[in-house]
Amino acid sequence: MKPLDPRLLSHAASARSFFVLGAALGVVQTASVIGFAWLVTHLIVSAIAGERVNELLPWFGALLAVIVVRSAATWGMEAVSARAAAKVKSELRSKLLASIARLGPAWLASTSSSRLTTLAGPGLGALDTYFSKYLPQLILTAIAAPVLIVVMAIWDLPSAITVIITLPLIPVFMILIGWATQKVQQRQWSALSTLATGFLEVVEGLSTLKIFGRAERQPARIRQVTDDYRVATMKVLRLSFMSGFALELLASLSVALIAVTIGIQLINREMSLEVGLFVLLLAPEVYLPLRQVGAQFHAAADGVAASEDVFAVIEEADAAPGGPQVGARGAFDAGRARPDSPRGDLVLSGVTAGYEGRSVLRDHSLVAAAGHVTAIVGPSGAGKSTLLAVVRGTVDAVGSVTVGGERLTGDARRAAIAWMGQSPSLIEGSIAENVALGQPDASPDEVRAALTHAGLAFLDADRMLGVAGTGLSGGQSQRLALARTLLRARRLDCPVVLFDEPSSALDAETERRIAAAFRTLADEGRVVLVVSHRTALVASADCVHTVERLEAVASA
Ligand SMILES: Nc1ncnc2c1ncn2[C@@H]1O[C@H](COP(=O)(O)OP(=O)(O)OP(=O)(O)O)[C@@H](O)[C@H]1O
Repeated sequence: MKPLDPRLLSHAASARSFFVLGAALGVVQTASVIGFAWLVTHLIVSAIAGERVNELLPWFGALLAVIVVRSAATWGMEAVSARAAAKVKSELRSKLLASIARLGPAWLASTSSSRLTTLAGPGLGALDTYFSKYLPQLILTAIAAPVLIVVMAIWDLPSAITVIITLPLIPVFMILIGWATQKVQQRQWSALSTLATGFLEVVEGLSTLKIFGRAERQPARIRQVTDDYRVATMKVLRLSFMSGFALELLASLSVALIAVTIGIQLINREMSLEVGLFVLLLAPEVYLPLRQVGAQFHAAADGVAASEDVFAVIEEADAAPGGPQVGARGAFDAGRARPDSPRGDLVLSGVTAGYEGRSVLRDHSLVAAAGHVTAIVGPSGAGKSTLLAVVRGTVDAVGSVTVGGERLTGDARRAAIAWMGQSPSLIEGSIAENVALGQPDASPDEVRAALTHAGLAFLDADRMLGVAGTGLSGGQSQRLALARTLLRARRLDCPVVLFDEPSSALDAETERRIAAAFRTLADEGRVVLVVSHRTALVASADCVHTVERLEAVASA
């Protein structure tokens, strides 16, 4: 771990203001340390010289004031760093979500969602220690150490030289320990990710595991992964205590060395008591912040490891076609339709697309007229969903995709399309929240209208659903996803609406109703593409486009 990752400054604007404020408070703290040492020295020397308590009262007052200033500066630093930690975490989380949105569903499908959840949750949460404990001490080290060394050099050069020689040993030791612990720390972070993924998989698949009689094995598996995490954490803690001890020892020995030198000079009367005491009081203060940096180094490394993963995602999104996003809002606002979204026929020409070097569609063309419902049919695995993915831009493809003659790219593509996938992707929350996902300012009337068009007028919009939308039947979940797509298409006035198997779990009557909803969407001048195996739905479409398996095309 580097002492300070410059990417933190470039990706989190709040971190910059924290450094400015932290530096100002560091200067105040350093000044109060010098003032405190000087006043204590003066009071002790004066008391030994026989001055009366009355005469010393103003000095006691000054000492009290310095203590108050130092405490206030320390409190200020804690408050500023806690606030900065909260702001940076929220900034990085927003950027992470915006980057994930930019990278799109294809990228998301290839990444572990529990790993991302751990990253955005406890991973970034660990930045608290980095900001509230580690960075303030690092700032203080950068400011206090040089100033205190100069002050010591003015009064007693040999002590300053001793500090200059011994102080760099602490960072050297820290770097050596850091190298030794890097692997252990990474193992701990990956053990946490494995634990999260394993736990999520077991919880999600519990009913399946139960049916197949494999549920009994799961506690042992979870115990094993948890144990791995415990062992990794204990290793980090052991190293953390060991390195803390080593650094404390080093600092204490260095201060002892200065104390012995001063003691000898005092005995030989080569130094006054005033100078000796002043320098001796300053010496531990030079080492203190650096010792704290060392002590907090391991605790802070968790957050830094997580933030490195976050930066990797952000940088991957920035390098993706379309360039970097300005910020989180930019990415989400991109989802809003622009008034100048192109309208007209959807035309795919010469499209070749596939996965991992294997083509699923080759030189494929399609014209879907605006104002018409186009059904996409073909055998399972032929590439119908892939065709929709090409339109959405979530799969690598060559060839062109145009709407009204305009090429669909980047934000314009996102703004132009409303889409319903094969899985309803519901969330924990009310039915209204599920329908208005992505459109938080949708009115209750709009939500109700969407539910009615999707054949769910009987549902109470305020009814709460469980995790992943549990509490509805398969067909109801599908219709809820349909209502969400209808709401988006209407609110954002999307010229292209895509449905992937929208009626696989619906009865004939409901299917007829949603066919009517597609017709209304088409009558409003939109391109409506529906992938379906259902005869009734295909029969209600204006045109039918067939996607054949590539092998079948080749043999024909
Ligand atoms: N993410 C992916 N990675 C690798 N291969 C994939 C991926 N998604 C789909 N495929 C493959 O691409 C081919 C086309 O899949 P696609 O989902 O487009 O078919 P489909 O016609 O929609 O099938 P179905 O009617 O069963 O939904 C299949 O052979 C599938 O295995």
